[in-house]
Amino acid sequence: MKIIADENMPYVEQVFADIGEVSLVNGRQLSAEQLEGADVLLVRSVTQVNAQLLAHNDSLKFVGSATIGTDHIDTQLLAQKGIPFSNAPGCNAIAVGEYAFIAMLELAAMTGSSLKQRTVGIVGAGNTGSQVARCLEAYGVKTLLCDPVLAASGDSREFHSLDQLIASCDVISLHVPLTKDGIEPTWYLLDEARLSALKPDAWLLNCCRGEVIDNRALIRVKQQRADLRLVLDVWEGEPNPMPELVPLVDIATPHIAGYSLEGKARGTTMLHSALSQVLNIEPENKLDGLLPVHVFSRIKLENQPDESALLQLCRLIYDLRDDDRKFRANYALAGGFDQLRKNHTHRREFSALALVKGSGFEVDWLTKLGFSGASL
Ligand SMILES: NC(=O)c1ccc[n+]([C@@H]2O[C@H](COP(=O)([O-])OP(=O)(O)OC[C@H]3O[C@@H](n4cnc5c(N)ncnc54)[C@H](O)[C@@H]3O)[C@@H](O)[C@H]2O)c1
Ligand SMILES: O=C(O)[C@H](O)[C@H](O)COP(=O)(O)O
Repeated sequence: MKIIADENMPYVEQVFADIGEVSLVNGRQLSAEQLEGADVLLVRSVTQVNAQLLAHNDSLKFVGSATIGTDHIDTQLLAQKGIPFSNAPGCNAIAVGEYAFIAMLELAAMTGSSLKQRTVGIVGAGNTGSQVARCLEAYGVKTLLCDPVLAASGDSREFHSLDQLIASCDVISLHVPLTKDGIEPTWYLLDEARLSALKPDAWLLNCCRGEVIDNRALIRVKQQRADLRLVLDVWEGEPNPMPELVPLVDIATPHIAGYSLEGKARGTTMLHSALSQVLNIEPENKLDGLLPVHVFSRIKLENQPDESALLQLCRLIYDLRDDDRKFRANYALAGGFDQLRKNHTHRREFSALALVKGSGFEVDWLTKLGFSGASL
């Protein structure tokens, strides 16, 4: 089988070797000509899978996207052509949850305040939003959820409206898909009125899709409101963030919130399972043994970590300040945004680090946060 895969898909050649020959391509530049004769197409969010891309191909048996979002896929067209499609829901949710949690700890350190004193509003309580809530709740931070879609579907959690969250939360973290129609469209969900209504000293995080915030309105509001703190991993108009916006942002990264090695590997192996099912091949667990041991495999805690020690511990797994520095230095260069993503050194998830505790204090909350437990 001829498999065309995005070059930024760790382990893809290894994982798919039993099904066919994998050719790696630049996903943003993939052309209809390159796709001619391919049986399988494996993409990431930068490839628009549409009629134009499929124009010279009549052999595709499967399209997979190793992502949660599907706004780059014309799923209707694939259905019409009878081409099975699968994405990888949840593959990088832990990575996004940990990114948002670490970003909030960084903001607390930056502003000399405490995350624990804040109430965090999570907009979109699906895979990624729930992981943010899990981290915050493990640490003892109050969270409020907004998800009218899940609320209407009978989800038993307590939900609030977006405007209630904006009025009452000190932090707003966005975790919705990008949708232009339907009953709850998210395009420019945070418009100028809602941005202006954020509480004094509020923090706003966007780890879902850039266009969920009206970025021009954000520039106008932030120019009037120095009190607001911003964490942006996604940008309107990627790969070209608005240059006036970047200096106004406290933590800026190039759409890598989901880029943990575990998350990427899960994305690849989930697509392998989906394709195996389509081809009627016995699915294998390919994730076991794929990931290397983390450089710090275990750490001994002598005391209960306070917020500052917790941040130090998190930085052993992921020091967000490195990505922020690289972003500012490179995003405006030609191809800079995509190069940052391509060359990103995949971080690990909390679970890669085992904590050994000294006697006389509890670390249950740290294992709930995601770290592994270990005995001496
Ligand atoms: N930055 C990154 O690296 C990264 C990584 C993963 C996902 N994402 C983006 O984040 C999005 C969310 O990911 P997920 O895995 O949590 O998806 P998900 O489908 O599991 O959850 C999204 C939730 O948003 C809710 N929702 C939809 N419209 C809403 C609205 N108007 N208001 C409030 N809630 C609404 C849905 O009901 C759903 O529960 C993805 O679609 C993707 O675009 C970004
Ligand atoms: O939708 C997703 O899963 C994320 O946005 C994903 O991390 C995007 O990464 P990409 O596919 O562009 O590498």
